Amino acid sequence: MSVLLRAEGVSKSYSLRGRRVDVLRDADLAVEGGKMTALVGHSGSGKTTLLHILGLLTPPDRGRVVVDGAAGSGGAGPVDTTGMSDRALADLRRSRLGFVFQSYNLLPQHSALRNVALPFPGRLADGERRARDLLARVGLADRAHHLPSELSGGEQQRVALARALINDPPVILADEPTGNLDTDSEELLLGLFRELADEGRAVLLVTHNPAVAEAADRVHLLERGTFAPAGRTETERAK
Ligand SMILES: Nc1ncnc2c1ncn2[C@@H]1O[C@H](COP(=O)(O)OP(=O)(O)OP(=O)(O)O)[C@@H](O)[C@H]1O
Repeated sequence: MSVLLRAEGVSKSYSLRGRRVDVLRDADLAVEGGKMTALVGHSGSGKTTLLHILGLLTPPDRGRVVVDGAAGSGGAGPVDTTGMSDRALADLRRSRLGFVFQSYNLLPQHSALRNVALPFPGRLADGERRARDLLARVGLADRAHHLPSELSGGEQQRVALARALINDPPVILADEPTGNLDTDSEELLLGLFRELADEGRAVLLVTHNPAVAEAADRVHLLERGTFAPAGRTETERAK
């Protein structure tokens, strides 16, 4: 399977009260189509920062992010995103990446259907038609007209997943997607992520949850902003 998204030699620092904090140091990560990949590591190891860099939301200080396929090209090969305009990055994000966050981030004043349809770039009616199918896919056909406040946490997260799929992106990026869910909702969501990977999409999950890491095909451990060199074992690393 092909690599759909890749971070190469990515470094990122923040300046906090005059002190420099190196959050990521020369981190490499390849996210493959057809796979569920988990990104794990201690709190503060840089997982969310790396996810935001891969999601083209934050630029790295050094290194680059390569996305498979230019916007509108249907995936015509690797595109180096370094130096792209905000507009080009937004196009790439919209067409190639779908985001799911721990806190769902649904708009409270809109129905489930409208929340799913809103990121669709075409006519609202077309977006809503597609949104209806996606809500059915995540098992929420009968909740289309509910407001987020009228849905359980698990249901809201499935609405958020349907929204992430509205533009049929080949890559799904999720930050602690099960963080607020009970075990049943977690299982349901993991089943959906698995289906998406089986369709050939790349699914990258940042998680603290051992059940999520267990369900993944690959687990990458971020330690103080970097990955151990390939080939070194856990035991060697522990020395
Ligand atoms: N905008 C920022 N300004 C300053 N420091 C930041 C900023 N964003 C993140 N950091 C710091 O970078 C480090 C890594 O943060 P990040 O959220 O990527 O870690 P994480 O591995 O996702 O942690 P957690 O598992 O707790 O969510 C933390 O020490 C954090 O305080």
